[in-house]
Amino acid sequence: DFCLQEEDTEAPGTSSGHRLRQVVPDRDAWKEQCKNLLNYIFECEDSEPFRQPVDPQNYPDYHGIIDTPMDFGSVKKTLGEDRYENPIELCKDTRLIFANAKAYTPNKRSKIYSMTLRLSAFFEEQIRTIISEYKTAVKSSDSHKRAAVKTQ
Ligand SMILES: COCCNC(=O)N1CCN(C(=O)c2ccc(C)o2)CC1
Repeated sequence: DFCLQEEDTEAPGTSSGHRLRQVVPDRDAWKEQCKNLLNYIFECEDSEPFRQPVDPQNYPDYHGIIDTPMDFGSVKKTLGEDRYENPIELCKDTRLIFANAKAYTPNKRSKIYSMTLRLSAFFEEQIRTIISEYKTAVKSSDSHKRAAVKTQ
C-alpha cells in the first residue's frame, strides 16, 4: 500500500522545501496484510489441523519425525508480538507447516495432508504480492535515505 506521507519539510523556500508531499511506499504495510491473510486462513476449514501445535498424546511419533513443529497459531502469535522483521520470515515459518505435514504423512492421499495442498496454493498466491510490495518499499526507502544523506 502506498500512503501519502508528509515528507519532513525543510524551512519553506529552501532548496528541498519544495517536496511537501510525496507518495512513499509503506514498508510496514506487510504486517497488517499478513494479519489479514492469517485471519482468512483461520476461517478456512482446511486450516483446522494446523491452528495449534500437535499434541504428542495423539501422535506419539510426531516429534521423533518432525524436528521443528510449526502451526498457524504460533505464526499469528509471533507476528502479533512483532517478532518477525519482514514477511519473508513469516513465509519461512508458514512453509514449515506444509513441509512438516508432507514429511509426517503416511501417504500423499491422507486427508490431513491433502488439506495442506489447497492451503499452501492459496498462501503462495497471496504472499507473493505482499513480499514483492515489501521489497519495493525497502528499495524505495533506501533510495530516500541515500537522497537525504546527499542533501546534508
Ligand atoms: C486439531 O489439530 C490438532 C493439532 N494438529 C494435529 O494433531 N495434526 C496436524 C499435523 N499432522 C499432520 O500434518 C498429518 C499429516 C498426516 C497425518 C495423518 O497427520 C498430524 C495431526
